[in-house]
Amino acid sequence: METVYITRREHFNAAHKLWREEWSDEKNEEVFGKCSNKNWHGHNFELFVTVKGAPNPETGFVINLKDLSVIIKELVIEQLDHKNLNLDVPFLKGKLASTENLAIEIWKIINDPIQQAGGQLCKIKLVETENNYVEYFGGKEPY
Ligand SMILES: Nc1nc2c(c(=O)[nH]1)N=C([C@H](O)[C@H](O)COP(=O)(O)OP(=O)(O)OP(=O)(O)O)CN2
Repeated sequence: METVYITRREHFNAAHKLWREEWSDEKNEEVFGKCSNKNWHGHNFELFVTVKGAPNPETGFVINLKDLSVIIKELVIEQLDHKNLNLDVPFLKGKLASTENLAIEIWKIINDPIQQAGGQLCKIKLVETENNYVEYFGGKEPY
């Protein structure tokens, strides 16, 4: 079987702050620095979703990128784009709005739908700034 890795990029922007309610202002500032700003800050996030599999002999596709895009847009981007991650997003309630946690939660949401569309989710790469990104492989070692 020829395994191929295919990636779809989507984009959203969102506001957040890194903040623990049970900590003092000083402790939040000490741990999270300027990302703890009470009045929020925003990022243009780039989300890369990688699916692996063997190309279908008839279509040549591991998964139709249009189908993958619809899954990501309808289930994830709709919930995140132009939102406040701390206040507006049910799947992040009670969680610190870090890039790591966001990547893990995105995996949980799209893993099953991607399987139903015939693919196997392999990696979530979430770029928060031009300097910072996380990669998540579903809790497994890469590849
Ligand atoms: N482990 C994590 N550390 C940090 C996260 C995170 O999600 N996980 N997030 C932040 C801030 O939200 C943000 O990413 C930092 O923004 P900023 O400092 O503006 O971005 P850069 O690092 O790209 O800019 P520099 O000028 O290089 O500082 C912080 N930490």
